Amino acid sequence: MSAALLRLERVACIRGDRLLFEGLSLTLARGEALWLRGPNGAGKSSLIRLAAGLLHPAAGTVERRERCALIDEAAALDGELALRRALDFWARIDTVDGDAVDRAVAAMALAPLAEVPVAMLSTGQRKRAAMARVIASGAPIWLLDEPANGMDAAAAARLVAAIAQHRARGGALLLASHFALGIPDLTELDMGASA
Ligand SMILES: Nc1ncnc2c1ncn2[C@@H]1O[C@H](COP(=O)(O)OP(=O)(O)OP(=O)(O)O)[C@@H](O)[C@H]1O
Repeated sequence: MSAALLRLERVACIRGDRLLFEGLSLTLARGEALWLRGPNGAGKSSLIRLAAGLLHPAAGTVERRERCALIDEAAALDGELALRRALDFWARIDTVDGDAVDRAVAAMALAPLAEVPVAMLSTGQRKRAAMARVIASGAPIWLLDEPANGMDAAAAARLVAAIAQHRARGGALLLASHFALGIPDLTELDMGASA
């Protein structure tokens, strides 16, 4: 049996002065995709940020056994850089080579946009660029908060294909989304009522 890449044990999350959830436990194994679903305000993004280490749990533990790559509403790519240079910047931080960036650019069909400054990309193009950064990172744990928002059907299909390849290579995925996006074999975690 393979060890979990990510494990949350009896985690509680407080934002502002409100308890969003408590006693929440989950494990994410290699090849697994866990879909966080629930209404606006249920705490899906907060759980993703807890998993990433960007929020600290009010109780419980978060254990990451591997590197994570995150998409959330915050922009990771430098808006002033041409897309390719912005991706190369992150590749150096992630210590991956140019081939990894080439493959990620191809996976999200971004080659024609390589020289366009990130700030000039459209909403969907920016989401594709963010996804390319995740793909290029080589991180085994993907934490994706509404990754398909703003993507057209072709881009969403590329996202689903990239997720399938990631899982086939032993990667895992925590997905916060209002839609299953057509991803097969998802484990669901219903975050319940809105906060
Ligand atoms: N920085 C913050 N300070 C205080 N409260 C916050 C903060 N960020 C989020 N919240 C609150 O935490 C609750 C959960 O927010 P979160 O973004 O995790 O929900 P969500 O399930 O991802 O919602 P959505 O479906 O709208 O994206 C909301 O009530 C929100 O107002």
